[in-house]
Amino acid sequence: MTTYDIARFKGITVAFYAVYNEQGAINTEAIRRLARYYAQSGVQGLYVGGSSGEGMLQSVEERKLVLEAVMAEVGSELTVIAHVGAPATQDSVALAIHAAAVGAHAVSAVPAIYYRLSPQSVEAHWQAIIDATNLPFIIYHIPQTTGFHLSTSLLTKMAEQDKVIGVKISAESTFELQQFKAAGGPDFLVLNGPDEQYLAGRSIGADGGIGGTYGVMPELFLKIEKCYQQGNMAEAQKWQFLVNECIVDLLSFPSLYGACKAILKLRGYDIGGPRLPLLPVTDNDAERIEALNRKIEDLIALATE
Ligand SMILES: CC(=O)N[C@@H]([C@@H](O)[C@H](O)[C@H](O)CO)[C@@H](O)CC(=O)C(=O)O
Repeated sequence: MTTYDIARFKGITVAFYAVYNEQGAINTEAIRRLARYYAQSGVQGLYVGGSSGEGMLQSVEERKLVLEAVMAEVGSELTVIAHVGAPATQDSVALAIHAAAVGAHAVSAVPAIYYRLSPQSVEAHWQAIIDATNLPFIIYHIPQTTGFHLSTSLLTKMAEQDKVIGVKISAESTFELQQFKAAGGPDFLVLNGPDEQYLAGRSIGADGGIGGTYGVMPELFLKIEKCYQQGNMAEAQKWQFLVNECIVDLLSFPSLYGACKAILKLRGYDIGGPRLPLLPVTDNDAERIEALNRKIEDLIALATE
């Protein structure tokens, strides 16, 4: 049984987008505005510096700035998980120590990227991060980007430590999600990654989710969660299907994050485009972005009436 308060990590956690000014530098004022919007939307927490947060495209100093701005705005209201994954273990350790110093509630990390790593190597990378602070640790399993496939046996071994409180699983197999839940036990958090399968993930054992499309429609994921908790599966499924129509549209643009950022800009949150090599939307995409924004806003109005 873990000694950490895992309840605060359940529910809907928005994967926070990278926020830049016109020059492409970190925009702390706009970070705070966006974090405030999410706090007002009623979500449980923020996952900072992950895939949606473009953490891998930012320097260690920039990543610290982002987390500081988020903590200053909503650190006392929301659960903030700092993603500290980096190609070099020493950078991840420095980010973890910083996350603890500014009061983040947990750290999380992908395996170190670029080199083909053995399970022993990934374990040593994660262990260095875990040992660097007293914060709980959430494994980030996203094999489609890291190339590392986490086995149930390594997960089980990691989960024996009190500090390792859960896994965020962005792999698409809900069977794997269920196997991780079975391996970790009832006190081990399993957080759904593929937003298209939020309801499927919840139904098969996930305790909540962390997602990159939540940031343009947190209200819709809250709606699915509410229907699920009420036991109204037909209604939950209806909303998941509607959300999935929007996700399919979002994925049809030059980059998912470029599309999400363009949508937020239409709503008054100018957070810049994504950093290269991620592509922004172009002028040719403007009409389709506007139409998609209207569709999502109409759904949000319906879900929250
Ligand atoms: C592969 C991938 O990027 N998965 C995303 C999903 O939120 C994904 O964007 C969504 O399901 C649309 O396909 C998340 O699991 C990642 C995430 O939340 C993050 O770290 O930003």
